[in-house]
Amino acid sequence: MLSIRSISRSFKGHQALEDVSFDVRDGLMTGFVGANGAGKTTAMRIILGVLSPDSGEVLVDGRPVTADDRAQFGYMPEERGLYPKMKVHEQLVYLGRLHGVSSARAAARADELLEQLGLTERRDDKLESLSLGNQQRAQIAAALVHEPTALVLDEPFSGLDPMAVETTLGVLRDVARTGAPVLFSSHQLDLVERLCDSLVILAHGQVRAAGTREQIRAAHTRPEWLLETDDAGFVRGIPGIEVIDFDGGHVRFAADSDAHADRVLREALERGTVRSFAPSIRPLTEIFQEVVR
Ligand SMILES: Nc1ncnc2c1ncn2[C@@H]1O[C@H](COP(=O)(O)OP(=O)(O)OP(=O)(O)O)[C@@H](O)[C@H]1O
Repeated sequence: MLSIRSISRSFKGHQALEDVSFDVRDGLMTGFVGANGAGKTTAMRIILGVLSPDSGEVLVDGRPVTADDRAQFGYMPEERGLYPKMKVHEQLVYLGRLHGVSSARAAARADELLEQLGLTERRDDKLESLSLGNQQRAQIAAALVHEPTALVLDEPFSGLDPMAVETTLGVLRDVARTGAPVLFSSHQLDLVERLCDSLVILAHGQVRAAGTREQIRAAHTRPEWLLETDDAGFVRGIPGIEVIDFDGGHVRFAADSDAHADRVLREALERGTVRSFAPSIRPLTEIFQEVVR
């Protein structure tokens, strides 16, 4: 597990991070979200040791991170940094070797990643001849070629078409399945909501919410249900229920407990047809806007 503990960092009097703490748990995909300038890249650079914090520390499994740990991390920086004139496969092998992997192992892993990411046909082309989306895929392969023990990716999905997003997602999930913690930043909240096990929401250099989707939802919403029936007006008279939205046969309500919500369902069934009855799940985008305010 990667733990970020009480990290602060300022640039010329501007506080980019203030007492930031969060965990990136093993085997989970953790999404890192926040508006432009919230401090995500700064935090990622500190995790990788590219930048030092003014105070605070990064821990690996509860002990301070070492240079050897960091050499085993996979990192996709905001400023993409591959060699434009070098061939894709050759470059991946070279990067793998820099991380201490044997040529044979790096070549095999590069082949595997290029296949998974749909780049096999471009393996012997120079990076600069690839489209931007394909260069991005090569960047992802570069972060993974040495079979990292932890993965930190700055906006890995930006610029990818929907198919490439799914492919990349599959590849990252495979890495998480090996037990590695995976942290990635993204501005695509719908994507984060769908694919993250856990997330950290940053605003103005501070953590505003962190945890699993369910924990964040639970902390920022009351349980609500949606009922569609012939006439939902009766719901107003049931104790322990607060009607939030009502429109003839459609009602959204908050209930003091599951038992109260069950009572609504039973009564609706006794009265007539129930077209649907389900918990109302608050979209993450709504919670995000509320917590970053
Ligand atoms: N090297 C630097 N020198 C001066 N200011 C910096 C530096 N790096 C970051 N900052 C400032 O720190 C703040 C946080 O920036 P950071 O890049 O970490 O945000 P971010 O959340 O990654 O934003 P984005 O989503 O736009 O990439 C910003 O106000 C930025 O201008």
